[in-house]
Amino acid sequence: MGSLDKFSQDPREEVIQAWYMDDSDADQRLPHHKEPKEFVSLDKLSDEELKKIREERGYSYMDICEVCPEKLPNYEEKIKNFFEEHLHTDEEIRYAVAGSGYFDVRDCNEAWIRVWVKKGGMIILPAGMYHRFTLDESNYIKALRLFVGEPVWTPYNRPHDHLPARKEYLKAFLENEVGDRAVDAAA
Ligand SMILES: CSCCC(=O)/C(O)=C/O
Ligand SMILES: [Fe+2]
Repeated sequence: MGSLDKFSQDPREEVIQAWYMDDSDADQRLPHHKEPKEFVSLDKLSDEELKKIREERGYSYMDICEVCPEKLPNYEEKIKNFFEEHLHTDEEIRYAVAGSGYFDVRDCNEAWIRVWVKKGGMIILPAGMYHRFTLDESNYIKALRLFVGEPVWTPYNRPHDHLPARKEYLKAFLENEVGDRAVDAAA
């Protein structure tokens, strides 16, 4: 995933796209674009890069999660839980093998950004970052779940700001922001 810079062009046929969301309460599986659409830029990932990421980051555990009524036990309850804003104390790493879905994250002003992960797309949500997930209108995703060591999938619904993972995430985020500003100022 690349940096989250705003841009206005429609990046067609990408395996991963992201955009700012509208405020409507309509069906969560709809795209929820603003009018006009406001996209966020992301980089494409090759198979080689995926392999490199797995090796470099030590993702030793891998399984498949299929989200559809036939394959996912307690489907309705899980769908509801995935869409509650939450964080994990470890990274959430998903690679779409088939189908597609939306991972919603917030920008630094708390505005929702919808990240559309499609076949061949990968997303890594850092430990401590609030997010939520929903299927899109295709109603199906088959995702590789990667993890370092024994997986822990526990979601902590917002607010869970006292968790060390949340504090560390905010610290790393702020340090990054300060670093970016220093680079911009020096340019
Ligand atoms: C596409 S994998 C199911 C979603 C999930 O595991 C999760 O934690 C969403 O935040
Ligand atoms: Fe999650």
